[in-house]
Amino acid sequence: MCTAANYLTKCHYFGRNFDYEISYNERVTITPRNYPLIFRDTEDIENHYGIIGIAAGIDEYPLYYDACNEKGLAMGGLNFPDYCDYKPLNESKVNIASFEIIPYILSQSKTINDAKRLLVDLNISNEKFSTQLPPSPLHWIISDRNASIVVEVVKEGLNVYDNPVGVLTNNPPFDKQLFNLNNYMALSNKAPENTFGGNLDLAIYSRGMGSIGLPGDVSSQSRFVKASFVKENSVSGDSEKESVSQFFHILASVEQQKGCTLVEEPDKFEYTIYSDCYNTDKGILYYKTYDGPQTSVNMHDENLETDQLINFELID
Ligand SMILES: C[C@H](CCC(=O)NCCS(=O)(=O)O)[C@H]1CC[C@H]2[C@@H]3CC[C@@H]4C[C@H](O)CC[C@]4(C)[C@H]3C[C@H](O)[C@]12C
Repeated sequence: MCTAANYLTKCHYFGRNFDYEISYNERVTITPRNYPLIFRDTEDIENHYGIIGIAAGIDEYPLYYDACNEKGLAMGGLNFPDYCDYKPLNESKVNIASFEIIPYILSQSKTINDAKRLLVDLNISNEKFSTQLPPSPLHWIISDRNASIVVEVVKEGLNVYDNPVGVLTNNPPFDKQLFNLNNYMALSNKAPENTFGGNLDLAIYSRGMGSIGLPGDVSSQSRFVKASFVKENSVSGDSEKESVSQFFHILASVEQQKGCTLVEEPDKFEYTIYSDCYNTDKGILYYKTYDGPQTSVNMHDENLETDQLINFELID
């Protein structure tokens, strides 16, 4: 399971928890402006915006899990099993394989509106990266400082949803996640009033009772509610330090500790392998692995005019 979120102070922040049981040697990958992006079924893009993100350490292709471009647009892919339904090639559309979509969108869009315009013509195809890597069932969150959307390919076709909470987790589809928030509108950061009924003398015996009922489990629907509540109520100073710190606290509210989610007997557990936070205005990627310290990479410290991928191993 994974959780992605946005946060706005003076700058705009975007990031995710990457929760899984295996890693694909993920690393920080910068795609400089002149790295030729070769697409399987669509025209290549030779020159484009620079991109920084976390990508699988496989081959010389930016297989991004999440990333941000130099114009402040960010995007992340999260698991979407069972519902996800990529389509075969369609001659009347622009065909982009699921593993190509992050580079395709971020290489040429400055804003959510640019991304929406590209999505209108898109067919997200079921082409595989290689025999060892068949397509993963994903859905995507895309955000700039003003707006956020979710992109899902289901049986009926490609859906693009406006995302007013700026949070994404996994199943079920996004419209159902958003609807489920209705059930929690009585939650509050304030102490509750006694509206129980009757004449019972009920007492506020603890702080935090306004959020009783907020889910604490790590199922995908519960993480959506919890991360949304924490994000909507978040308060921090607007310095870089306070903003990044608060952002990691939002993600920490839905992190997965090793041992709590068994995916395969006897001891394969899903846990938060890394958490990251992009300052999308400045092109800085902050991250921390499960056991590691907080570290950062600034894309503007690198030469973005080159044509080779720039990789950094994650510090663990
Ligand atoms: C597993 C991850 C989602 C984490 C998550 O949401 N976990 C909840 C599980 S659950 O909801 O509880 O079931 C996703 C997120 C991004 C994905 C990579 C994207 C590039 C590339 C695309 C290729 O086509 C296939 C291989 C490839 C390396 C992908 C592998 C894997 O699929 C990655 C890591």
